[in-house]
Amino acid sequence: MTGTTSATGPAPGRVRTWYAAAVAPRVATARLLPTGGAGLVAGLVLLNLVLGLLPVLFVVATSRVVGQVPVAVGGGVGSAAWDVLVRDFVLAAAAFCGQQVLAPAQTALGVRLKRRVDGRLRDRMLASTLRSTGIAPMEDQATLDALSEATRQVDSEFHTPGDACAGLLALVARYVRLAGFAVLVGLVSTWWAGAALVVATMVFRYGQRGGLRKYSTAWRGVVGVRRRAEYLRDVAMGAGAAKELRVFGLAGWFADRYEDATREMLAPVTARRRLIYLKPYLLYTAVGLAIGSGVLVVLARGAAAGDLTLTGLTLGLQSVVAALLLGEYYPESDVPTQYGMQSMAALEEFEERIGAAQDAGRTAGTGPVPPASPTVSLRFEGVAFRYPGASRTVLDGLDLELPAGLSTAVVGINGAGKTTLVKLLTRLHEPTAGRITSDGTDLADLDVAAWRRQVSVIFQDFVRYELSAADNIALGATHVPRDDAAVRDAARDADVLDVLEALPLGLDTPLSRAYEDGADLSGGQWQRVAIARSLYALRAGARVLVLDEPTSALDVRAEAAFFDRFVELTRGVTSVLVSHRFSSVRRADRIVVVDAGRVVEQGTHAELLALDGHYARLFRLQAERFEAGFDGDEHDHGGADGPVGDAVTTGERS
Ligand SMILES: Nc1ncnc2c1ncn2[C@@H]1O[C@H](COP(=O)(O)OP(=O)(O)OP(=O)(O)O)[C@@H](O)[C@H]1O
Repeated sequence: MTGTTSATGPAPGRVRTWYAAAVAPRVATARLLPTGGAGLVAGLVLLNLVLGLLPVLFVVATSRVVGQVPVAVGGGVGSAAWDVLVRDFVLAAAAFCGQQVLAPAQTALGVRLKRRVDGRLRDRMLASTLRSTGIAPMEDQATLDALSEATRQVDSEFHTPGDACAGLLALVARYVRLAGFAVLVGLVSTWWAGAALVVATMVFRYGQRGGLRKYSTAWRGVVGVRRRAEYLRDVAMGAGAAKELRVFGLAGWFADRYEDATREMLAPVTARRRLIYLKPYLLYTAVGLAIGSGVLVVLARGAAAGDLTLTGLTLGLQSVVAALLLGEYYPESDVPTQYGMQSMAALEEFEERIGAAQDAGRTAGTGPVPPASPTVSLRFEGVAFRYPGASRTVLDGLDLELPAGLSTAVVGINGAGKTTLVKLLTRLHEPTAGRITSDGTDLADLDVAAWRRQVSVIFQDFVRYELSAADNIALGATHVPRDDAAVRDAARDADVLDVLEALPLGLDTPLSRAYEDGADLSGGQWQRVAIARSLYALRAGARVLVLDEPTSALDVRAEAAFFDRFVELTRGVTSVLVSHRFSSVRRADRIVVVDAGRVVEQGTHAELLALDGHYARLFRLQAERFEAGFDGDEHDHGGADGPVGDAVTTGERS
């Protein structure tokens, strides 16, 4: 027999599937309970125990009242039988009132447990996300699906894993109650009847709860399209795309796509709902009713034969009805446990995927990073790279030396792999073959956090943090205490200090209009803030500076001014400059041309012009555009000593 996990496969496979879907998530959720605090959990267990016993007590007391009525009425007010009746009545009333009083306490303590558990879980989610030293998992669809499923419930504060914990404990009350009624039936009738009552109730229950479990997994199957729908909604309603949406008249387009995605998401879920609920519901109801009716018949026959007193019969009938009602849906437990547990299972899947990605990547190095390294060079040795899941090799046996203390410019057409090279250098991805070394040591052997402190980088798509201007700069080096003087120096070096000081709260101004006294910057001003961030990191000790299109949003004068000071700002630093603009590239100590995943030319500006290859052609192309005045702002060009423009981005390839 082949072991399969298919739901339609052989029995052991089905058991495994059922265990994975029904039991494992409960175990995982129960393991969260200690994070709620032992005292609170013990209190809730006790409370639920009492809440389970009170209805049983109520049934006993009211049955005794009914059984006592003929004698008490016969004896009259004040007789001993009357006193017994009154005592049982008071007991029943106390049991009823006790339930009413304790039910809100169950909710209140459950909410407290939820808050504690979810609080810890949020920390765990953040830690799991940040545990990934590389970015491959964050670009993997299955991992993103798991993450979105894990965070959805916690973010919405609705049916969270914390709710699932409270819901699991609430089951104590329900099942204590069921056990109590079964015992009562066993006592007044036969133990078989008591056991059959439990079976009947659990059959109903399986129909209800099992159906919910299967239905909820239908949602898991549409996580991808749900994420797309949410994206479309966020774009339509968010500030980020507000300008384009209006200018291009895209509001209707996005609304239509959102509606389509929502329909695509709901269609399979609705279809599955019918399949899951209808037939099983009829079947389980029939079986449950048959068994329940059998138990009632046993009770009736017992009464007819004179084996049951009036109290016994009332007790039996009440217990059967109350127990069968326990086969219904439990609002305080069923939906919260199902969706909360699902969120928990998704988190575990996410953690597994992150763990597997960590193990697969060569990221386990723990070696120290010498403070001034590299002192000789950074080297790419036969580096090959292909993005996970992609068919195309981006870098293919790339050899490149970046001499320490010098600046190297990297040029190439769009998609040549320049940014990929930066991602490998900063170890956001690991090479699929070859290695990158710093003074001969493989970067993979170094502690990744320590290495990153050594590298200051501005990505092409740097982040505009909705934080104060000073924080935006100081984020370049959070491993050292914030140095306000260094923040100002970095801002001055990036030529943005005057702009920031003129903001409503100076450098403390939040860089977003979404906040009080907040302000937004122009694209070029933002880029200078990003440059300041990288310069701040240099002041904090980084020895490698990587600038990926650092001045693309600066006007020509500002770009020229920046590069005029570049040598002075980066003295002693190993710098890598990715740029399409030859005015900035030509000032680098060395220039490297990347094409088809390899270095095809390298040398100084003069050497490469003399070589008359790729670089010379691209340079001439820009020069022609410059002379022809195609780049409007070049007419203003006061300081740059070479052609400016985007010829490389035109895709010119010889
Ligand atoms: N996360 C990713 N997953 C899969 N492929 C990717 C990913 N990022 C980039 N690529 C692909 O890798 C190739 C190199 O991209 P890269 O961003 O390194 O080019 P580039 O030289 O920096 O281009 P540009 O000049 O346009 O910035 C491109 O074909 C791109 O489509």
